[in-house]
Amino acid sequence: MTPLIESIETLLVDLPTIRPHKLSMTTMACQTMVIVRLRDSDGIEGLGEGTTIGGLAYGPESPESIKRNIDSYLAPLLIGQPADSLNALRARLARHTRGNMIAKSALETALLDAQGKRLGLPVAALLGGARQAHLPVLWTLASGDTARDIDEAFQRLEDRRHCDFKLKIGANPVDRDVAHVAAIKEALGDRAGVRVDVNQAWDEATAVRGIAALQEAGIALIEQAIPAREHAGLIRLAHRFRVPMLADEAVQDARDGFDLAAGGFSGAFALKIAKSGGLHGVLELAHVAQAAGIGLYGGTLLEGTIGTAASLHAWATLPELAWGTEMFGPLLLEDDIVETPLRYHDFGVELPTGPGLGVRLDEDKLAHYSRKS
Ligand SMILES: O=C(O)C[C@H]1C=CC(=O)O1
Ligand SMILES: [Mn+2]
Repeated sequence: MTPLIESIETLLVDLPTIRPHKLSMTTMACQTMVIVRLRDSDGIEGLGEGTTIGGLAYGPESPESIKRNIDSYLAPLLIGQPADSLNALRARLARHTRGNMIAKSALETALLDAQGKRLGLPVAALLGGARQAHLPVLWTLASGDTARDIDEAFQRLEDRRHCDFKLKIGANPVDRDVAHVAAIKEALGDRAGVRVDVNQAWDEATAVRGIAALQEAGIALIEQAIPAREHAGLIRLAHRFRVPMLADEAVQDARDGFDLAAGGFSGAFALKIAKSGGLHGVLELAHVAQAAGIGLYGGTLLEGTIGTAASLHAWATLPELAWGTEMFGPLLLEDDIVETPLRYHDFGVELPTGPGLGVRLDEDKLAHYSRKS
């Protein structure tokens, strides 16, 4: 008998970060995850996670809106439906609700986790099978202090945890940001790759000035220098500079990817399950990028272990990612809510094994960090 979706519970979970994480639009001291527990009529539970950055600072969904919109609008569309018809369920959510891609990603993750557990298969196997079992992971230096960032980078190199670094800039005047980045690149030399993420903070004229200096300093990749909607400007920057552009906020899903590619963009796309409404949507974008010769990068919205594991299952199905991944979210958090954390070593992370996502909740930790009201 086909199992039916019986209940969907959402929890807001607050975990402190190991240090302040400074982005152009906010400084994080804590990460809030929306954890989904989806239960089916055959007793199987699927886990999902919907996470953003800095409340409403990063995008149009907040942790509270993700929870509320799942509880009030999305979950009722799923309850009572066959649990194993993911394509039909995705279509049903898309037909009756707009946007809310992070919430949809959390639900799709839970549906895939449950189906994997039911069939005894990892989520990657449900997506056609993993091609990689160990994926490269960079680290973001964003303490807000140049000397501290340099110390942190050397520590990560010594521990063989990360050998590529992404620097968050855009909160300070461009000359100060460029000096900060150049000092870090100079200290690290050829031992590490250094990239920057401007998180939309510059206008195009500032970007032209800033990127010229960053290119000169040996920076490998420039992420989202100008506002998300300025596709034409991003394409102009890609044509103008030797250093490649990485589209992040500009490319949410396959449609954005197609528009950028058709407009002549070259460089790379940051893939995020949260932007594309889940694993299937993000793989659609990856396939558009592959068809257009645009590089792939496995991105994060700083999810905890559940969202990170879900992303890894998607990235693992792709051929080698030209720019690796940034799936370090759990390492930025002081604690975890799963029994066995992901295994980070040799400049990367292992794809979890076992049915579904391959992660199990630690109920005591979950209860401890769950928001009470
Ligand atoms: O890329 C972003 O915009 C968001 C995120 C990813 C890594 C990080 O430090 O912040
Ligand atoms: Mn980014």
